[in-house]
Amino acid sequence: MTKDTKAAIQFSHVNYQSGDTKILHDITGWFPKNRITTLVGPSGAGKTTLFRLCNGLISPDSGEIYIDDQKISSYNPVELRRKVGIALQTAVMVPGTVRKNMALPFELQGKELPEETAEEMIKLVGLDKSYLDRDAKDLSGGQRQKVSIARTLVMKPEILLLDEITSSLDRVSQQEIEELIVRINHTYQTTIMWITHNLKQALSIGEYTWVMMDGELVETGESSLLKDPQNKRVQTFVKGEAE
Ligand SMILES: Nc1ncnc2c1ncn2[C@@H]1O[C@H](COP(=O)(O)OP(=O)(O)OP(=O)(O)O)[C@@H](O)[C@H]1O
Repeated sequence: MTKDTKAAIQFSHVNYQSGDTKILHDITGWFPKNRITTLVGPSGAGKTTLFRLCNGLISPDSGEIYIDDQKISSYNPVELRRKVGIALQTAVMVPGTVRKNMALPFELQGKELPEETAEEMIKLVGLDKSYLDRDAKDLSGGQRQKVSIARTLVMKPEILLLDEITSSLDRVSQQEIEELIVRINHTYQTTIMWITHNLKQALSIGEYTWVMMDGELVETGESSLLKDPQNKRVQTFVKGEAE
């Protein structure tokens, strides 16, 4: 990262607990603007919880989160959700057409999805515009994930959070989604934060990486760190994943 790289999201001594369970401990770190950063770490490390903090679904118990140098608590929730989009492993669709599903973020604000936005986004994710009239229940897993990404993109988020979006897909669909995310990053300079359990994917797609374990950020930097981690726990994790 050069010294001119700006932070899209910055964490400063963030702690989060649910009841008596401490989930995130003293997280300090940042996600570079306009770049792809992957988050890796064992199950239960706190990665999804970190995402929920980033789009305001939950708030830290202490510490600060800044989005574009502005405290997250000072954003209006609607503005925050527009700026920070999220796509999940299970792409949930409501009954009806692809167009209806893609219109949901607009509908929630009492607005209509402009047809040109629907067409732009469905094409961007690699599907023909005739897909807009298809029934969402007839889509394959890979197509459903593409529509879910297109639905997030209709709000033109500056930051896109992706939580294990390829883990239930076959190899071909996985590769298509990887190419799509790189294309989105190049086309709109969208800042991407991508949780993956696939270290190969983290190395090949992400420029930067966060490694989380037991609610802590244990190592961060250029993704090549995964080839030669400094931290002993990360070394053990990477070795275990490679076997
Ligand atoms: N609302 C909650 N109440 C209690 N514990 C919770 C809550 N949410 C998450 N946790 C716990 O916090 C820890 C971190 O969960 P989180 O889902 O953030 O991890 P993760 O790194 O995303 O895991 P995975 O890779 O399995 O999705 C887990 O031990 C989980 O059981």
